[in-house]
Amino acid sequence: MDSATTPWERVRQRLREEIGEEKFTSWFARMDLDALTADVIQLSVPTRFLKSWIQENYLPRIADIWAEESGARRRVDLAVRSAVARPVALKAAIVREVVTERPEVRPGDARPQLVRSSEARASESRGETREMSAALSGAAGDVASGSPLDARLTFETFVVGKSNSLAFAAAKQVADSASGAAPVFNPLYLHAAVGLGKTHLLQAIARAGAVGGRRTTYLTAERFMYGFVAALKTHSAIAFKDALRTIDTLVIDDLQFLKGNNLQQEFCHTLNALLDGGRQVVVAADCLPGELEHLDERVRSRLAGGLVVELGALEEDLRLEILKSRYQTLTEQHPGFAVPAPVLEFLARSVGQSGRDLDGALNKLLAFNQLTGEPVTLEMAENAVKDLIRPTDPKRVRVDDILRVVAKHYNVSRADLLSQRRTATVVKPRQIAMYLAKTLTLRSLPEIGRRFGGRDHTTVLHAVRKIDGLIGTDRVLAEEIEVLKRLALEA
Ligand SMILES: Nc1ncnc2c1ncn2[C@@H]1O[C@H](COP(=O)(O)OP(=O)(O)OP(=O)(O)O)[C@@H](O)[C@H]1O
Repeated sequence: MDSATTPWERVRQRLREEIGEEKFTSWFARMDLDALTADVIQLSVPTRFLKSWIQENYLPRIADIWAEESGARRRVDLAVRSAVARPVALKAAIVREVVTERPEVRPGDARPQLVRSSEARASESRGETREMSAALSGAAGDVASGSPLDARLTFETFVVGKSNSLAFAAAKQVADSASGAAPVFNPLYLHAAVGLGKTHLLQAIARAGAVGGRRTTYLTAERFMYGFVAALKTHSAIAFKDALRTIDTLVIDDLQFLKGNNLQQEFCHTLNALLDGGRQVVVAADCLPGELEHLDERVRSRLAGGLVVELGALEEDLRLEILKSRYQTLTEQHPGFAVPAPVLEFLARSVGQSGRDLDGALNKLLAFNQLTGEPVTLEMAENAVKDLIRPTDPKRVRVDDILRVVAKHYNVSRADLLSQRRTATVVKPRQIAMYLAKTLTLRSLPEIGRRFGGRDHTTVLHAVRKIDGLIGTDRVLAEEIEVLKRLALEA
């Protein structure tokens, strides 16, 4: 083993070798070491599902490998990230200054209040500034004033290319419109796959709006739900609603996460009140409005009635420009950090599709460079970003695999799933299998219906909506479905 690497890196490397690259990326790529004491290794992952899976399958193995690599046996504790305040020290070397802003939306006071937080600085290197800051500033009372903004996400730092120029122009137009002027594109609805710049543009709009004198609130859908639930608990729901309905621009991110009937209705009322009152609404999600199947039909059609723009996959030229711009920023903070042009070109060619992967790749080079003192070369980069290299053949899930995994899990036969039997022991697994077929494959509803014993597409739609709704309210089922997803992906 390389003596320059830390025990943690060696543990990760050994896990990767033991279970293979693909599984490692699925299960462990987002596991972080948060703290280390004489007795305890404190690890964290972003979801409860990952936590329970790793806990069940790998915790003892991690403890063993750690003991072998470091010479000392420690207990391994695994936590879900958003619930822990993370120590700053471990990644201090690759952290750069971040300012999160929480715009106050008091009428007449458009200037945002700057809130500096060391935790935000630490989490930035993992691209988690938003979630982390939200968790840290979590007092329910100020939720209506918005989720914190990340100071890096502005129009100036957004790199424009073919795939995002329309979205950029629309966002800019919304942000530049004068305070009090009638909105031109309303609502503006941006959609894209993960990491292609939706949040970046939304936050740029929110920031520009606040600076330009508009009362602007940026909320993730999760924050909206949290705020509403918290307001209900403290009997301040009316104040919460009023606060939202008197602003000029409401910016809602990750709308696909809005779940639950009451919350949906509340969102629907807020949306209608704002649009009818001539206020600007900007929304981002990972799919078209019509595909937000858990949302009420009226909300979907209102969302579809404004301007709907997709941010396409980042093309190679654009990836290179984003890398150059990020690199430029990094060199301002770390003057000794030098990345030759061929390395940037290599990253643009081979690293994953999303802007987050590009950030991650540069952060990795910086970390390697700073921790080992090794200059950045093509060879070093190939080694450092191995786990971010784009797979050439993305995993396809087949309906057959889904049927097999679900049948085994619920102890029913494949024939039962395809049959017309309507007993509860078969109906729910069948609906879950249909839901998985819709979410994991590209098959249309009619196609799925045909694969499930010649059923009508409305039956499939009903099943998908039902399970989707249950996932929002039934945590156990939600986790069970995550397990099934993983199993189907690994089949
Ligand atoms: N065109 C771009 N110019 C500069 N940075 C970009 C661009 N596109 C994406 N990024 C960067 O990539 C990272 C991920 O982008 P962002 O968070 O906006 O993605 P997203 O579409 O909201 O993804 P998700 O659906 O996962 O929330 C951010 O650091 C963002 O600044």
